[in-house]
Order: sequence, then C-alpha cells, then structure tokens
Amino acid sequence: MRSCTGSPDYRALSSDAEHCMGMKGELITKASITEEPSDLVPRAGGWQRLSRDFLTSGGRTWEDQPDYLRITLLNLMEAAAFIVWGLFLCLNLLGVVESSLGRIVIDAMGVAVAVGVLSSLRMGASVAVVAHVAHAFLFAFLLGLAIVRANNPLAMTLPLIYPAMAFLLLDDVRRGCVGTLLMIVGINVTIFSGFGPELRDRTMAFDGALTASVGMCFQAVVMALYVHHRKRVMTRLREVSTQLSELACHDPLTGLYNRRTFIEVLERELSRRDCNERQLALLLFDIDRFKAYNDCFGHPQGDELLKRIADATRMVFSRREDIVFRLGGEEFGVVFRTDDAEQATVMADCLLAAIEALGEPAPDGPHDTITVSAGLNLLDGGSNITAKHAYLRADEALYRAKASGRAHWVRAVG
Ligand SMILES: Nc1nc2c(ncn2[C@@H]2O[C@H](COP(=O)(O)OP(=O)(O)OP(=O)(O)O)[C@@H](O)[C@H]2O)c(=O)[nH]1
Repeated sequence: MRSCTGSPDYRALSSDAEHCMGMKGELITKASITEEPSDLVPRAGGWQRLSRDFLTSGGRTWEDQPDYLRITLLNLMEAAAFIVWGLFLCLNLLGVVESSLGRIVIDAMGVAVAVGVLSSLRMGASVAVVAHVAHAFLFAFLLGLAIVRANNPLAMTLPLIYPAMAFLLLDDVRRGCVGTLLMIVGINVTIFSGFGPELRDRTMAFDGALTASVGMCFQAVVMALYVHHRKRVMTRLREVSTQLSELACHDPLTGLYNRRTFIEVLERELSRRDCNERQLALLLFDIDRFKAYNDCFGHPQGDELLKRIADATRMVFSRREDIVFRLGGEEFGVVFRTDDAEQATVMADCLLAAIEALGEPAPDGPHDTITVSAGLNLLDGGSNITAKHAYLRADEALYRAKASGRAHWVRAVG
C-alpha cells in the first residue's frame, strides 16, 4: 500500500510539452506539424531537392533545422572556395597563369577538400570539423605562398573569408578568435620563414602579411559580433518556444497537464509495456455540486478550490510516473500504474479521503465538506483498447458514481 503523502514530480513529463492533443482528439506532435502532407507539397526532385538540402543542410523544412542560417552561410562560403580553387586549377591547367606541378596539386587538393567539406556537412559536425581543419592548413600554406610571390592577387582575397568560416563552423566567439589567430600566425610563419620560393621582396612580403592579418582581424570582429548576437537571439527563441509548449500543454489555473495532452499521454501509456508488468489505471473525478459552491462563495473562491484540489491530487499521486490532468471545468484525471486492482482502489480511496480532508465547506447536500465522485478504469496492457474508449468507460463510471449519490468512486465495466 502506498502512502497518501508525497511531493509531486512532473519533470518526467517534460518531453510531453512538445506533444499535445488537438481539440477534436487528433494527435498533434512536433513531427506531425513538420510533416509535409504529400498531397499538398509537390515532391521535390533533382535540382530542387539538391538546393533545398544545400540551404537547409538536409533538413526537410526551415523549422526542421533552426540553425540553417549558419549552415547555409557555411555551405555558401565553401561553395565559393570550391569555385575559386576550381578556377585556379583551370587557369593552371590551361597555362593561363604561371603554372607548376606543385600548384596544380595544391589547387586540386583545394577543390577536393572543399568538396569534402560540403559533403561532410551532411555527415555530421565531427567530419566537417576534420575537413575544415585540413582545409585551413592547406589554405594557410597556399596563402603564405601567394603573398610571398605576390603574383596571385585573387588568392590575397581568400583570407578574408576564412575567419567567417571559422566562426560559423565553431559557432563560438572565443573559439572563432583562437581559430583566426592560428590562421594569422600560420600565414605569417609561412611568409617569413622563407618556406617555398625565395623571398624576393621583403617589403612586399611585409605588406602582404600586414594586409592579410589586418583584414582577417577585421573580419573576425564582425563575425564575433554576429555570432554573439545570433546566440542571444537563438537562446531567446528557445525560451519562447519552451514557454509556448508549456502554455499549449498545461492548464494555467492549476499548472496540471490539460486535455490536449491527456489522450496522447494515455495512448502512449497504453502502447508502452511497463517494465514491472504493472497495470495501467485511469481515474476520472469531478467535484460534487461545484456550481452551488461557486454560487455560494463566488468564482474566485471556486478557482482557489480547484487549485487546492489539484495540489491534493498531486500529493496523493506523487510518483514520477503518475500523471495528473485537469480535463476542463471541475473534471480531473489521473493516469497511473498499479501493481494490482487492490492497489488502484486504495489509491482512489486515498484521493477521495484527501479531498474531503481539505475541509472545504459544502454549501448544500448531505456532506459538510466538499467531495468528489470518481470513475476508475483498470486497463489491461494486452487488450487493444484505445485511449478514447478507455476515457469513455471511465467517464461512464464517473457518471454512475454521480447518479448513485456522489462522494464515492465506481469501477468501470468491460
Ligand atoms: N470557479 C470556477 N468555476 C468553474 C470553472 N470551470 C467551470 N466552472 C463551474 O463549474 C460548474 C459546474 O457545474 P455542473 O456541471 O452543473 O456540475 P456540479 O454543480 O458540480 O454538479 P455535479 O457535477 O452533478 O455534482 C459550473 O457552474 C461552472 O461555471 C473554473 O475554472 N472556475
């Protein structure tokens, strides 16, 4: 037998905040909201799908991928890098610019790494980070060479996009700064260590190094501001989204889960096998002669009574898996697991006793204090009963309890 006291714990249900029930009983879940109805949205194919995947990084919709802006910018930059690398490669292969086997190999590697980064973005962050690090090394090396030679002005513009990529990829101000700093150090070391061709003109090399370093610092500042602001906006959006989910699934007066959540939770519990093979129970209860109470003491006092009854119910059904709902008006519901029928009946007795023990005066009727009537439905896990039927049977039992004198509970039949 369980104790009739305890503190409520609703954390176990936090995930339910994202799963609610429509007013007419249809399931509304996050997945079903983002689901594309096949008869409304034409099937995307070929280029259409490719461009959507590119912009949303594989997400089905924008909402699916709230981080899509960052990913999209990153993809666009990688695409730009891919084009520039490809252009260099073509120019080198065609002999339009001063060409060498080494440069052709480097440009080919650039193309390959950019393609790798683009495709790895679909495969997961860790692969993308490895590909980016490889790209960064190649980039710093080539950049140093380009600056030293000072014969490749296009390459001089490339360092300006790299801090942006570092910030977008790492999505953190501090790590983005460190990444940019490493790039600047790498480029300067390549330039001044005399790696590659001989340093023909020290002043030119110094100018190149300075231009690249200052440009990258400037870009890093802009990106740091962007990432900082974006993070603040994302945090706020997440907070608002959580608040909206809370509002959608909870009754504002009592803080209990509302009717929208009820059928879905019941459906989920019916389909779930309890690890201890315990039975599922549904208890519906309704305050007796609440209209008279409201008429006598006023609606604000009636609201207070609803809150007190909600608290008392949470005290009785205080285990993590006990779920208490306010189904509307003065009707409440509890979905809970029970070892056997006897334990469920003890819980029902316990609840009715706890509410009577509140000592709220009843304005009329045979009882001095406010009472409730209840319908108890014990659900066999093996049966194929639906949530709606389980609810209807418990409701019939509650109706019988009302009809047979109130202030007691009746067990559902069938
Ligand atoms: N204070 C308050 N009253 C409410 C709220 N929701 C519904 N009610 C009132 O609850 C009362 C329900 O009355 P009835 O459905 O006649 O039920 P009852 O008087 O409890 O009678 P029985 O259920 O047959 O015992 C109505 O007077 C509603 O106005 C609420 O949120 N706050």
